[in-house]
Amino acid sequence: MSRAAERLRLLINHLDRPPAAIVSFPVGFVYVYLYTDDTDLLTPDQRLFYEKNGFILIKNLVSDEDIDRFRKEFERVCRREVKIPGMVVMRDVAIAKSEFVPDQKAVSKLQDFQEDPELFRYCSLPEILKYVECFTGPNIMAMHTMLINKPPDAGKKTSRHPMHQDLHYFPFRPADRIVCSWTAMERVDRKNGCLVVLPETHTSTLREHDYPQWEGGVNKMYHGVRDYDPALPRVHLEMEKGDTVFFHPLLIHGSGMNQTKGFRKAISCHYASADCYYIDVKGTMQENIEKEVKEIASRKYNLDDEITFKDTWAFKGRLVQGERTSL
Ligand SMILES: CC(C)CC(=O)SCCNC(=O)CCNC(=O)[C@H](O)C(C)(C)COP(=O)(O)OP(=O)(O)OC[C@H]1O[C@@H](n2cnc3c(N)ncnc32)[C@H](O)[C@@H]1OP(=O)(O)O
Ligand SMILES: Nc1ncnc2c1ncn2[C@@H]1O[C@H](COP(=O)(O)OP(=O)(O)OP(=O)(O)O)[C@@H](O)[C@H]1O
Ligand SMILES: O=C(O)CCC(=O)C(=O)O
Ligand SMILES: [Fe+2]
Ligand SMILES: [Mg+2]
Repeated sequence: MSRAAERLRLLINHLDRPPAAIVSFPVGFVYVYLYTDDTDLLTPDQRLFYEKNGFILIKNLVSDEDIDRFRKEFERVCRREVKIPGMVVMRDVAIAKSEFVPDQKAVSKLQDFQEDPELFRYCSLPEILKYVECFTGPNIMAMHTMLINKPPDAGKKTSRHPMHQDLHYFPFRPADRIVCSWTAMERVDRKNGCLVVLPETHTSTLREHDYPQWEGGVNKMYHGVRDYDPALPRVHLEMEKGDTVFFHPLLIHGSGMNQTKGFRKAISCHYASADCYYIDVKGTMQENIEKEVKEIASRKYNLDDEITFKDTWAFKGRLVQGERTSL
């Protein structure tokens, strides 16, 4: 067997789905696309960029008009003019644990806005879904929704989001059929705490996560990869309003502190192929997050131990394209 053929055999043996496409070049070099489908949308360069790096940034994807509408709806939620079932309104730990009088400015994140038709419009935008399909295939579930309002740092660096892999939170697989879309709602840069990514880490495995040992405190469930090595090459994703990054759930990423006076806003959704399946995380490194999620969910819905990690995902997931085949 030639070396290229042997490499191909090894790659295919490690796949949990058939390769999306196989391209062979006349020189005998064989490249197997592991992370993207052939949908005629991504250019060959874009496809190879995602395959190699685990993310791709698309400039100016979401219109100003849509973003202004999301912002207005966010403000309505903060003013408590609407109450959305299931939605979590989160405050930064430095504010939640101080005497600071809570007002709309205290909101650091909305989570689970799937029942808010105006915010959930983001997850169904055709310009987003056509990219998502390149990673998930045609049956698409919106699994996790967030509007992040990173507050000006209160002086304890609690506005940082530690480096992590989103797959840590997910009891479904395969990882390669999951993707996050994250859209800047205004200019984001190093000053207000843009996303920071470690390119190529999507080719590695899921790492152990827990709370980083930060003096000023860490927000609830903001786990970070254990033994984070700050020497690894990182890329700061500076983005303009409407720019959108799509990234793989194993890509290690986080965000720095917000050193400005403004609240840095972004809206995001984690999508998965509806053909994905749930896994039992018992006995795995994900048991610690399962425990925290179950504790919060049973308090929130006044249930005891009946609620499972899988349930928490199955009932907030929403089909946005195709058929709900499995998840
Ligand atoms: C891929 C994706 C999944 C990645 C991520 O999203 S990572 C981040 C995930 N984080 C979460 O999902 C956390 C969601 N947040 C929540 O569930 C809530 O905001 C809670 C943290 C439970 C707070 O609930 P809430 O109803 O606001 O309750 P209270 O204001 O009465 O506070 C209850 C106790 O919680 C504390 N708390 C509130 N906010 C935070 C915070 N940001 N970090 C740490 N602790 C916090 C608060 O101080 C209070 O504690 P005690 O006074 O009881 O000791
Ligand atoms: N011990 C740690 N564990 C996990 N993540 C960490 C740790 N220390 C820093 N990070 C994360 O690394 C990323 C970079 O952090 P840092 O505070 O240096 O911001 P920055 O974006 O590099 O800012 P600057 O432009 O000032 O260098 C952030 O996502 C931060 O949360
Ligand atoms: O917007 C950010 O700061 C990063 C959010 C993030 O990575 C997450 O919530 O998983
Ligand atoms: Fe994340
Ligand atoms: Mg730094």
